[in-house]
Amino acid sequence: MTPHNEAGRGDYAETVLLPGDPERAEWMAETFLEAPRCVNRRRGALGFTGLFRGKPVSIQSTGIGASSFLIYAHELLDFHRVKTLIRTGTCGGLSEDVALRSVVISSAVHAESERSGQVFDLYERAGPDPALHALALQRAADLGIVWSAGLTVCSDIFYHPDGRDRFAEAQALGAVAVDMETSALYRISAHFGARALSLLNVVDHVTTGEQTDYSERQALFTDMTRLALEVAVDS
Ligand SMILES: O=P(O)(O)O[C@H]1O[C@H](CO)[C@@H](O)[C@H]1O
Ligand SMILES: O=c1cc[nH]c(=O)[nH]1
Repeated sequence: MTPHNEAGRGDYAETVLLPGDPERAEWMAETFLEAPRCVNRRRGALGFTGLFRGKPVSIQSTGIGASSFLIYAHELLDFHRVKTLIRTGTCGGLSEDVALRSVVISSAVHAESERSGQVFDLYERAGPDPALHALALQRAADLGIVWSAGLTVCSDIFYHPDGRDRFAEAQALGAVAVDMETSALYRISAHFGARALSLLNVVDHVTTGEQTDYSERQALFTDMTRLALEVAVDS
């Protein structure tokens, strides 16, 4: 048990998938895992452990933003000795080459603000575990899903007064999508010597203004969840 998580030692598998939304965690566990059991309900941050293709895998929701994400990731890495974290998040598309509803594999992450803080070097460029990343590219092609890989940008602010103009610098660097946790994931995993990968489903498009509706979101996550689980059990 940790301050934010009621699970005991041994309740989590060595690999944990990390959606932000607890409803997504529940849907992923019920849809894809054999014999899923809920291991955390504290603060509504649902966590589950079950089997995928006979191998143990866990799913833990992390909430919104780096500060919430870091609490769940830290307790998983430090107390539960988790070895691999795979984010199954959502993002806003920044490049017109990135289709609404497609999956983005974050090949590297650029932090939006270098002034916001320096803890864990969160605001430095970071990247995924190279082997997990390579396997994700291969499995994404094998599964025949709509996907792309590239630099993503990580922001602390969803509703920003500068609107989409604030992404101009990141877009000039080639950023294809924006989320709010991938910097934290890549940095804290490196800090603990764990492997990490961020997969992101495009649920809105900052450039084109296209949006998905929340009601279609769980079905939308089928490809990303399958990809995350294939990488989880084959890596
Ligand atoms: O859907 P999740 O995984 O929470 O990810 C994205 O959605 C939230 C904003 O709506 C932020 O957490 C952002 O990173
Ligand atoms: O962080 C996020 C997630 C989805 N859409 C966005 O525009 N930003």
